[in-house]
Amino acid sequence: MSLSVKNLTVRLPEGRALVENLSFEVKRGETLALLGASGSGKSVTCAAVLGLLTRGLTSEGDITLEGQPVDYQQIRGKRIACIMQNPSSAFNPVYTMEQHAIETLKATGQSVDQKVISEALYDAGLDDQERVLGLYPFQMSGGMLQRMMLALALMTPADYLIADEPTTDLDLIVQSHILNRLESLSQKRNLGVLLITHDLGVVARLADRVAVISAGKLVEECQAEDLFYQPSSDAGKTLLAAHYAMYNDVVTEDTSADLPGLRATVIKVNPDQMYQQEGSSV
Ligand SMILES: Nc1ncnc2c1ncn2[C@@H]1O[C@H](COP(=O)(O)OP(=O)(O)OP(=O)(O)O)[C@@H](O)[C@H]1O
Repeated sequence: MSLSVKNLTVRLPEGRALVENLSFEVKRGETLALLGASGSGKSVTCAAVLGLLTRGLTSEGDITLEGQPVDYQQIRGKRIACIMQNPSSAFNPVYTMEQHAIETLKATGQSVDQKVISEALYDAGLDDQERVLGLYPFQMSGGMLQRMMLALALMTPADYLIADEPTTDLDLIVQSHILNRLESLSQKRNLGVLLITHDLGVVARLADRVAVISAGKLVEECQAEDLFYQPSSDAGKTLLAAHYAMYNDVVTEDTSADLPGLRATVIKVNPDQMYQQEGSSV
């Protein structure tokens, strides 16, 4: 029961590879973080997995869902849902949220069922449903739109979710809410989640395993916790050092229960020691 990507290569028309020979697997019920610095190829990988590469880019490799080669028309939305960064550009500006919900249900071959809509809104943390369903995108905050995108994903029968930087551009409190929702939903629905991120706070909060990519290549794959104790790749070390540099008042023991959200990175090591031991530089 997994979404498997084997030897994925994505090329520009002139032949240069943006992503090269990338392999990873996402199992039902687990969250794999695809982690990498800006420009490392995360979004290109995500687009290739969904069959949504922009014109001119070509891909090679095997993408299978539960052992079967993927048929993008059949899987997109129906087996694999996605929530993308920058929710404000993901909605049709002249549709209300109710119209988006109806369209999502129809596009995934379902009948329009208010119970399904209501449950998805509830699960995504959107209260006051009657009001929300009557709103247009421009009437909603970034956090509400991100929750609505999550709700639309939950209206589909998909058992895998691709979340491309789902909390970028949101303030810390809203980020924390969205991450909490994602965590409880992946457990409740036994979703396999491919989480695209450059943020180690998000990794610490949600991921079971991590695949680190650098310049389009897989450079490290490990349990999420191991990345914080013993990153083996230069890219992993650099991201970790950058994270510590940003959050240098980071806690030295697991206080995630007290500090829900991004700053609750589960770190039981002293960052200063880590710098010296790993020789990371940022
Ligand atoms: N359609 C395209 N044509 C040419 N180059 C592209 C195209 N799409 C992406 N690239 C290049 O591929 C590389 C990887 O881009 P990608 O958007 O996947 O990075 P990313 O890791 O998602 O970065 P970020 O975290 O900033 O979103 C970048 O160098 C980007 O400029």
